Amino acid sequence: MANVYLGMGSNLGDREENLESAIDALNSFDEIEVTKRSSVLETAPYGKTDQPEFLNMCVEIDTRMSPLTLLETVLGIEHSLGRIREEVWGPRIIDIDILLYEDLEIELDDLSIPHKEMQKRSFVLEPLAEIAPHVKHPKLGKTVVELKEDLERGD
Ligand SMILES: Nc1nc2nc(S)n(CCO)c2c(=O)[nH]1
Repeated sequence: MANVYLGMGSNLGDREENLESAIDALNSFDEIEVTKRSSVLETAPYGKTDQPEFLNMCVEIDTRMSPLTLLETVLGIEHSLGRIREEVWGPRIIDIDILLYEDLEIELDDLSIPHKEMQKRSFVLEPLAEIAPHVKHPKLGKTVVELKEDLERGD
């Protein structure tokens, strides 16, 4: 089994319900168990700022799925919850990002692990620090709390 951290966000529809539905969908797979969840945070949109506020959270899962199978699975869950990929940075019913997969480093056209932007995003680091404060980023060599503190200091 692999220890994996996912970042989730929603800024369309019933945002709280969308996050809960995504967690239920993850748990519906025999090969996935959601083992920890952070609190749900209301966050200002990052990137494209003229869009609704997001609700963000992070979850820890235990999974037997490979990284690529897990990517296909989370994309399928996004689609099943009504995600239509129109604007790259536009509003979305649900967004599920693979942040960390054990200490793996993967660089493929459609999959980068650790997530390339996670260290720049307070909407990721704040909830992730709740459930995985001392997990180390395999490329940057810093813990989640250290990355959060660096971002807060503007390092
Ligand atoms: N606060 C916030 N801003 C965002 N901008 C994008 S794109 N996203 C989608 C995640 O890549 C978010 C998000 O989840 N939360």
